Amino acid sequence: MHLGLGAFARAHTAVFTEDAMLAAGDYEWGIIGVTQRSDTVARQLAPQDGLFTVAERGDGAAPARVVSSIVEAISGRDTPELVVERIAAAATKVVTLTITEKGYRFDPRTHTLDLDDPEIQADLAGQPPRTAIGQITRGLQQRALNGAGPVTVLSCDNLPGNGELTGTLVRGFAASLPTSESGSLLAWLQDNVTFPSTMVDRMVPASTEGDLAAVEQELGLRDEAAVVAEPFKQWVIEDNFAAGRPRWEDAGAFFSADVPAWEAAKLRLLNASHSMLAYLGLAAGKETISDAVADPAFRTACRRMMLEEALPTIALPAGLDGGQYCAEVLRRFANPALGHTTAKVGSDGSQKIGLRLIPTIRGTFDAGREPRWAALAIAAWMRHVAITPAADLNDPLAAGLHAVLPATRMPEDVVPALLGFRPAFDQDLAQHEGFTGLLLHWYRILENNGPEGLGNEINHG
Ligand SMILES: NC(=O)c1ccc[n+]([C@@H]2O[C@H](COP(=O)([O-])OP(=O)(O)OC[C@H]3O[C@@H](n4cnc5c(N)ncnc54)[C@H](O)[C@@H]3O)[C@@H](O)[C@H]2O)c1
Ligand SMILES: O=P(O)(O)OC[C@@H](O)[C@@H](O)[C@H](O)[C@H](O)CO
Repeated sequence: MHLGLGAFARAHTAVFTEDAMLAAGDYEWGIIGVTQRSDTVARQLAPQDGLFTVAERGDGAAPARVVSSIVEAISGRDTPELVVERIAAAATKVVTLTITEKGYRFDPRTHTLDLDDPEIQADLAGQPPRTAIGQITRGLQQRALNGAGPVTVLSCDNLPGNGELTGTLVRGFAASLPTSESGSLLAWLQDNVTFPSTMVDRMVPASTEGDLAAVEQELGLRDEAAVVAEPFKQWVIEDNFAAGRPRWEDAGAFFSADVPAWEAAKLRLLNASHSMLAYLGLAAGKETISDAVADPAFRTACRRMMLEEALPTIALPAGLDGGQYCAEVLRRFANPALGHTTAKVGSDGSQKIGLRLIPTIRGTFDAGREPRWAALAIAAWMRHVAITPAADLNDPLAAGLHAVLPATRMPEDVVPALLGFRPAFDQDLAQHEGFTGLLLHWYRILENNGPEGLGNEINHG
């Protein structure tokens, strides 16, 4: 099963699964895909028997291919009971998920389930579950009752320790059920469910009408569920499966005991610079990541953030050459055929900056240096929040962010106000004078000097 049947799952998980089946000649597997918030993808796939196109874009792109590993697509919003039933079925061996960072509904300070979330509370109270964690836990509860045996839950979202986190949240949900249910469920989870961690990588933008029209030209068929992706793809997985899995290694996945290090490197190099380019690009009116990275000053800022601040504060996994990785990341961002928008990458900033940039800021301060470039990324995010009307800010915490913003929007008011926004910043960082100073410096330049002045400052920085 896959929860969160967005663009990424189709261009990554479904492709690896089909390739694994083709390589091993083992056609026992198939994916039941579940959409979460809207039923669009389920509706698009249903009349196509689950078939959809993956069209690679950029140097080395393979011809468009039709992928057949999705055997059923259902709407988790409209048929949550069916999701529970499918998770509980003995035939289900692995539940993968890409539900975005906000879909986990965890408290970023404690990395535990947000029990104040009204949807979590409603799921706990027994409504047909609407949250992914509710659906998974209710599905596992039913599975235990059915005697359907062990299963693996495999988070594929851009989160550090995504497996451990998912396990904590599922157990947190189970522990919050009435005692008559929770004790036996927690014991069953302990014996029957594993939560390996993974690092996934492939840039997959949201498909546009132009993408669908181009695929129609290539294929001679209209495919409403087509996705475009860069040629590169990578999957590093912790080999801790409870009940069998496709031979993803035959499709190029890499099994490693060092997934946390791979995930940290990817989040703090690739994803951090992706976010940085998104907010700098948005400030300069650049529509896509490739437009943003084509700006020499923005590219310099990204490269210096990675090389001078992130790399020295990360323990790289064995076999990863940090310098080469950073160069490759910038090359991949420059792919002009991908059309990955700054708006999409910059969405949900409150959920991402803490994971992608704050560890580098802390590590650099701890090493006695100034995190100048990572602070630029945060200042650009702050300004994006401050100048975007709350209704247009694509962030689950948009209302809360705007509630703390001062009326004036002056840098010296906005920076401390957003630093005081607890879900994003801890108190020690919020009160760090050096950090506040760096943020104010960059915010004022962004506000007063325009893109050209910003470029000059970066080039002389
Ligand atoms: N697109 C990429 O380049 C890429 C690359 C690596 C990893 N990922 C991971 O995959 C995730 C999804 O990316 P995508 O491109 O498929 O996005 P998408 O917008 O196409 O799909 C997001 C999916 O998550 C679900 N979702 C959104 N909000 C949710 C919520 N509050 N609760 C439960 N489900 C929710 C949606 O219904 C949808 O199924 C990313 O957030 C990231 O963690 C994406
Ligand atoms: O998908 P998100 O929203 O977590 O982040 C946006 C991008 O940074 C991300 O999707 C990258 O494209 C991806 O992580 C590359 O593998």
